[in-house]
Amino acid sequence: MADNGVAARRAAAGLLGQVLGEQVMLSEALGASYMQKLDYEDRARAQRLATETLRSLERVDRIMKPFLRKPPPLAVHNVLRIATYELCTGGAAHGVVNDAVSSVGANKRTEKMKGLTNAVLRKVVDKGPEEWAKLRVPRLPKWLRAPLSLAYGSENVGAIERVHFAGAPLDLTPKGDGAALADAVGGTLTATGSVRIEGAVQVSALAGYAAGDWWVQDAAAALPVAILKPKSGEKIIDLCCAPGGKTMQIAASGAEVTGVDTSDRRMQRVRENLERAKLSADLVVGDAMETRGQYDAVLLDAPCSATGTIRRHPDLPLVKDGSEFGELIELQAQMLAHAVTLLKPGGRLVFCTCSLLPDEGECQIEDLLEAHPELETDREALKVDGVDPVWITQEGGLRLRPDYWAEQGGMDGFYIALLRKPA
Ligand SMILES: C[S@@+](CC[C@H](N)C(=O)[O-])C[C@H]1O[C@@H](n2cnc3c(N)ncnc32)[C@H](O)[C@@H]1O
Repeated sequence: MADNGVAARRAAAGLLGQVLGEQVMLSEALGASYMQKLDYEDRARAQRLATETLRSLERVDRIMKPFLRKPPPLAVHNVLRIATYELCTGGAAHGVVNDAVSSVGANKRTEKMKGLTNAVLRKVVDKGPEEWAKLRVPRLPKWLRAPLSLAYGSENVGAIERVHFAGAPLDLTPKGDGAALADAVGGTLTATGSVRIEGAVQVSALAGYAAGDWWVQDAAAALPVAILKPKSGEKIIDLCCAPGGKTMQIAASGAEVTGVDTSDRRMQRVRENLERAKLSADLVVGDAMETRGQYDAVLLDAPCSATGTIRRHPDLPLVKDGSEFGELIELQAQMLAHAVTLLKPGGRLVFCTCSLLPDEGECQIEDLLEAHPELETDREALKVDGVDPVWITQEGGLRLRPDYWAEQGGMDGFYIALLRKPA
């Protein structure tokens, strides 16, 4: 970071522009050419600044509001937002304000707003840090808060929002011994067998990365395969497999796994991950609905709203408005019905989504059981290490929420069910 962060701050404001102005998810915006031009350190800093500013956006905007007569153009607003976040969370006032003023001055279209930028940020320096701590934890938007409050009660939604605001630790899925990996990387072993690391780390610098001793996967995301319990020699199909965390777990068990995904780009990550971990799987780039054959087990990790991943993707509620979820729910139902046709007699199906919406979890399984009374949910199979039996739902699935393990950093929201076809 040769310039003490000027480039990273400008890039972070650019990322906010894409997320808030163009409704592009941050994970996609990170591929922009201005990000690729940065060195590793600046890229990581820009990503962190944009992520944390978006996580705190409600607070940031509340702090600035009294100092702005009307919202400035988005490019200036975003520079102010990044600077306000930094100033309210311990950033050095002189450097932050100077950088913001010079960023606004560097652009012909905004240079006349240098004075305003300076004036607003001086007030933020005075009042912001004290006000920051008094403000409420940022809330989910109404379109998401309403269905979640209905499902879990508003008190639990408040607990979920607190976990979202705290952010997520890094979880690793060990290929071998979890306790040994926890020692090697300075992490802790979770009750479900993942290794958790607090604080910012460079993933590729962690012990065992090159040797493929682990892969990054939230502790909740590792549970569908723990519940599936693949066995050596079984023939298993992993529908919607990219970027491949679950494919790797199945491959590590010695089962013969076929991974299917429509995205060639995401499938490339599965290939790289398998290669690093020295694991093998048969990979097919194609539509899960076109798959044929008979399998001992099917894993369907269906495309969904991803509302369970907000603590890692705080931009999601700002980019989405729920309007496309109906289509996803319909697709999940079709995929589930198709997945059943791939089961051998006596076969098992694990369905999961990283969603908090019952429409993408509990309701899907209720509908499937109505259409296929021969199928049964297996509650006993859900009771793997670390799973609290109170998380098991009425229809026999597992509901995981971000506020579970809140003191230890939470977990992704997930729904998981295991269905058995009669022999
Ligand atoms: C939730 S992600 C899967 C995560 C993955 N199972 C893992 O553990 O890393 C959903 C995936 O579904 C894929 N997808 C969407 N529609 C699909 C379809 N019709 N057939 C196959 N894959 C599809 C997307 O490309 C995306 O990679």
